[in-house]
Amino acid sequence: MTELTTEHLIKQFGNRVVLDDINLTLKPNTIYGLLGRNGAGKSTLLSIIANQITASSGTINWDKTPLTGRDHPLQAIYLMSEQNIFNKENRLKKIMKDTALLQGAFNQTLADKMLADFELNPKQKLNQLSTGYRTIFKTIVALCVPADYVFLDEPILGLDANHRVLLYRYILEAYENRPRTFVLSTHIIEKIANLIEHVLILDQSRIIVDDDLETVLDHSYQISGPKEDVLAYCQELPILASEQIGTLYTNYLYTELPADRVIPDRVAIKHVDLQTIFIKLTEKGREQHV
Ligand SMILES: Nc1ncnc2c1ncn2[C@@H]1O[C@H](COP(=O)(O)OP(=O)(O)OP(=O)(O)O)[C@@H](O)[C@H]1O
Repeated sequence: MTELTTEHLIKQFGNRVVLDDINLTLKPNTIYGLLGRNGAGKSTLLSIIANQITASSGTINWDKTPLTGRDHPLQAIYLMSEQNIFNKENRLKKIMKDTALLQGAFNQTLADKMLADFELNPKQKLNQLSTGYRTIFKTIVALCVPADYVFLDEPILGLDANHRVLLYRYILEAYENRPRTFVLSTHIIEKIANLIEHVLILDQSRIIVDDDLETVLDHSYQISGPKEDVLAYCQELPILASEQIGTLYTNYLYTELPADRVIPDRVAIKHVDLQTIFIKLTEKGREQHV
């Protein structure tokens, strides 16, 4: 199966470096979470890989062969993004038909089921839909194209909680019925940990985490207790953030804890969830790390 890699990818807008030396491997049949705060560069990265904008330098390899704009495997990589690639005046039905022609195939059975479940009428025009419904429709299309790499840029933009749960269920179902690679780009981490297998965190133009979910959760810690005991235990460990509530002092760490270090009696060590560690890793003013 084909692997997609980026090598030393750099993107500048004017003098501003938005992506700085991005080296990634996207493996076949894997669900990735591309997480980053607003403006981190997630959309830019996905647009470059999907050949919608060009990189300032660096290469993208498809099956270890460098890609140029001309030989880009357009039907194998599909980007669903915030920007509308569809004509807003068109009815949903027509957009699906055009997509089938462009992408070579379209799973209309799945599309019809999803449209009915989300209560979307295919006779409506795209410009008649609310923000949330536009996102839902674009995601439906993305799940129904035959691409092996599907990039979902902010697939839950504007969706209410019920629709978010339903959409995640459909993404998982689509994956189980026909394994392919999904990259879900978002800054809304809630519930995403139930879906993704591999975590990529983009922060300040760089990838700061590129690990499978299990490893990420395994390395995410909260160490609490009296300040002097917590500091003593954490000596020389990379501390992401600290907080004090009353007499309880807490350090957050993203690391492997030394197995031979004795844990003081009054210190409690707990794992934290993806959302918490994402916030701590990407807090404003933090130095680049790991
Ligand atoms: N065409 C452009 N010209 C100039 N700057 C741009 C352009 N496109 C994006 N940028 C800038 O590049 C940075 C990264 O933008 P990008 O849209 O990739 O971030 P993002 O992580 O997808 O953000 P969000 O979660 O808010 O959608 C932002 O600071 C943005 O202003």
